Amino acid sequence: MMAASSQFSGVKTPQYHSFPKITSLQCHSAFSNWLHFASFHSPSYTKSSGILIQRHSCKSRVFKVSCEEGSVDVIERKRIEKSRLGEAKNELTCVMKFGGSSVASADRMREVADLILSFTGESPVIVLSAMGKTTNMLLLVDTIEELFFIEELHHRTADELGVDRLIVDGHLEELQQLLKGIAMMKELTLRTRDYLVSFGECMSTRIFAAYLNKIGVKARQYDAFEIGFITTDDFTNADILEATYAAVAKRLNDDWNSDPAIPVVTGFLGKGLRSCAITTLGRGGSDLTATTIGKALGFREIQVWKDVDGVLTCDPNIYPRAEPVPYLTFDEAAELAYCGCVLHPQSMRPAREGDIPVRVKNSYNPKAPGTLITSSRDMSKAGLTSIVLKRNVTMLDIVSTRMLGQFGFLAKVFSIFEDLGISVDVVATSEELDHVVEELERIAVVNLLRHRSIISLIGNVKRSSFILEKAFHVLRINGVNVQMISQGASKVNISLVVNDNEADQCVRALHLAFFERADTSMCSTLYPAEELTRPLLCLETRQNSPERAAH
Ligand SMILES: Nc1ncnc2c1ncn2[C@@H]1O[C@H](COP(=O)(O)OP(=O)(O)O)[C@@H](O)[C@H]1O
Ligand SMILES: N[C@@H](CC(=O)OP(=O)(O)O)C(=O)O
Repeated sequence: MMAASSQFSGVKTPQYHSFPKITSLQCHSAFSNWLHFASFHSPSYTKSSGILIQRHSCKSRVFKVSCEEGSVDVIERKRIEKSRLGEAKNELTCVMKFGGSSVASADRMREVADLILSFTGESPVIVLSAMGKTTNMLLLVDTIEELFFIEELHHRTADELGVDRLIVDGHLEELQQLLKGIAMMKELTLRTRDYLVSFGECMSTRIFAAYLNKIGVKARQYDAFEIGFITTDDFTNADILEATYAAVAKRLNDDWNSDPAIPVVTGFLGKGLRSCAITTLGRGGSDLTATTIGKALGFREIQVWKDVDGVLTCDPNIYPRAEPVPYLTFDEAAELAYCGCVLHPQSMRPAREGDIPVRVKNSYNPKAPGTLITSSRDMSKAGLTSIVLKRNVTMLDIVSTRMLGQFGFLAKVFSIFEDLGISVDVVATSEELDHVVEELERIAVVNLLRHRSIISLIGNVKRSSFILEKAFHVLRINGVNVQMISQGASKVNISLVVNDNEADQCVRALHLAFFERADTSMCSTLYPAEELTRPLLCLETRQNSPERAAH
């Protein structure tokens, strides 16, 4: 039996999972010729594909934020004068990325500006995502009327910050035209989809840079696709190309040296090498924008500001008692990210290559220490670091119909995936899965096992026996049957497949056992056998817990 590596791609919360992935694979090929694949399903975009816009113009959009201090608001300016950001510096020093939740409103933008200014010794490059849920809204807009919410959010924010609405009006008009086009054509290509969602970052950065200028902090807005973010032409999930680093460094450094102003860069966006069209880096891609800039400019730190106190021991939406993980290695963080947790899957790559520490912080609670991600850390006492859940997985159970040990069976299976353009860590939609099944059935009996979840245990796999022993103990006393297990080649990830409807309960029980109780037998000894399968078993055994009180 061999267990191949689990490759995870994907993004955080379920509504963000626009691109289903085949995510894990376990092979029992040598003797019995059967294979399991687990594939990840997600709601797909509501619009069908097709061709609408032949080629996006490579020309800049019209609006650029002026850096003149002439119109600075006097009252606010006084406040800023206390902390003249980067004044004494002659070079840019770090990158600070703020996610959508950090810049969701005018108040949030003000707080973020204050936060940035509190780093008096820094001259940061700022990377921003679209405001709040703008990207999701843009993907759901079907009619021009529905554009109202996006228009209203950006106008209100500009008004409340005291910057001219005109700063986004050009984009809102362009957006309207685009939606008219999409409605007329009744189709939306991936390329057009990227163009469509790009408006979110283009507008948030313009408003924020204008606000910084208004309060007397010289800032300059940049569209990433205009300053050297060169990508593949894989619309909706483009990869950053090597040429990006030198180009971005040159542009930002040159501008800073000739006329210092805090750069405010659109996250998430790039420009396709061949198409010259706007591309996006996959959902949550602003993290990758930030680490790319960090590596390009050789910074000593990359800060990623979110709405949680760092990377947590599990998803706080599943279990609110999740705690921040103070230190992580790039390997651990990458594995968490591949599993769809907190960070963009590719975002650790530039940081690791440049050996630049990444700090994940909470913009709502800046005093919290957050999580520091570095190339190595003291693993002598490390056991389990974090638990990640990926729901809505389909397992493919493949049993060869030919002779046992048939030479080339595995090769044939993989060639089917290759022919269909699907790899175990790349996009697969359910229709694609149907094709896979059809093809595989020529050589094997195939069972699709739907409604499964992958629970990934990220940690020190040098202690994998301990982790597994404890995990299986907890799952057994919760009456949960593990249907597949796989240990990642990266050696920091053990993945277990369970039924979807048991998954949340498993995560909570595992969290309790690994992070809150020293002894898992507490979970088994406190309860008589017939109660062991009750939901939230372990939670209910906690003495004095709020959950217990509530029951
Ligand atoms: N293990 C985890 N640690 C921290 N956050 C997690 C974890 N798992 C899921 N999340 C979710 O990820 C969210 C942060 O990611 P995201 O929304 O992409 O941030 P941002 O948009 O600010 O960049 C949190 O609000 C939290 O709900
Ligand atoms: N706005 C994009 C890019 C991004 O990184 O967003 P956030 O930082 O809010 O996850 C998205 O929603 O995917």
